[in-house]
Amino acid sequence: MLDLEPVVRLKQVSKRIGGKTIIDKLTLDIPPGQVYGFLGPNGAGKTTTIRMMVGLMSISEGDIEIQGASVSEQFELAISHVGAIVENPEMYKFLSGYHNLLHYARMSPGVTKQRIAEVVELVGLEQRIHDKVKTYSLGMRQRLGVAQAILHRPRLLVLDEPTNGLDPQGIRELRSYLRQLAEKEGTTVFVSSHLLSEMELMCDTVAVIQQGRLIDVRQLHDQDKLENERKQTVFEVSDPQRAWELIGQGQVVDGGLLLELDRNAAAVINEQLVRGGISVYRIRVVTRTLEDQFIELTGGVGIE
Ligand SMILES: Nc1ncnc2c1ncn2[C@@H]1O[C@H](COP(=O)(O)OP(=O)(O)OP(=O)(O)O)[C@@H](O)[C@H]1O
Repeated sequence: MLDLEPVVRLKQVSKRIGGKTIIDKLTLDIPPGQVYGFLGPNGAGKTTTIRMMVGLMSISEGDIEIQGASVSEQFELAISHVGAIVENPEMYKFLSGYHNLLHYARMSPGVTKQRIAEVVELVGLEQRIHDKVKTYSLGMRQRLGVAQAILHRPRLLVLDEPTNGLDPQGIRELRSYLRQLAEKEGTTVFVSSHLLSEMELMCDTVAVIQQGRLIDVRQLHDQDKLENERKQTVFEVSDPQRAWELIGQGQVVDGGLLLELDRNAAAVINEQLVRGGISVYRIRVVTRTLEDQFIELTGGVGIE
């Protein structure tokens, strides 16, 4: 049976520092095997939440469970399921990537050389793993950090702003190996970012946070849902005014009739227009990107 219990549960989590509420009753379930995005403008509270998740900061109120283990009460057990890069991972720059991994492997019981080879392949560092870390690009260092964090096969990998400083090629590579990790090892990847465009490319689900509060959770790749969703659709027609009279709803716009419809309804309207003697030149969905929706939700704060 598929294990669909959430890997992480944030239960009414609050954080107060010096009388100021930084995180306010945050409740969130993160399902297994997904690349899950945590999106919010600068200062929204992403890092604070992540620091609480990995035990770098205490929780003022509420609790976080990882694989059912409470971070506040069963820390050792909870953290055993986690691999994380929150601050820059410590690397020995004068050693090779491989020797760095070997060093960490010695500290994690049960990690074999075969496992090292596996993680190196997963992050795509085979060609350079025997070179010294000081010769690595930022993207390669980050891959090495991820390789190190997943040596012990954690159920959850947490990455705070992993795209920071990466060029578009680096971001594409990051996306590809994080997806592989989710698919091949069933690892849940929790990534934070303030850039929606990057989250859209990388994640299955995005939770949006602003001023310490959860304001939205959204599935990004739910194809069925997307197809059945009602969308603003413009029918570019020979006579918009007559089209509006015929259909009896919608709004006349420049060169067409604007309606909010799902896919099936669009086919029906198209037929009605054609039967009514109106030429349909084009049917166009007015896409509201997630970026637009995010700006709407957050009032545009923190978009770059
Ligand atoms: N130790 C602290 N003392 C006081 N305020 C803090 C502390 N740590 C964080 N904050 C405040 O909490 C808020 C959330 O910060 P946090 O770093 O979690 O945001 P973030 O979403 O990760 O933003 P960024 O993308 O800029 O890193 C900010 O207003 C920050 O100034």
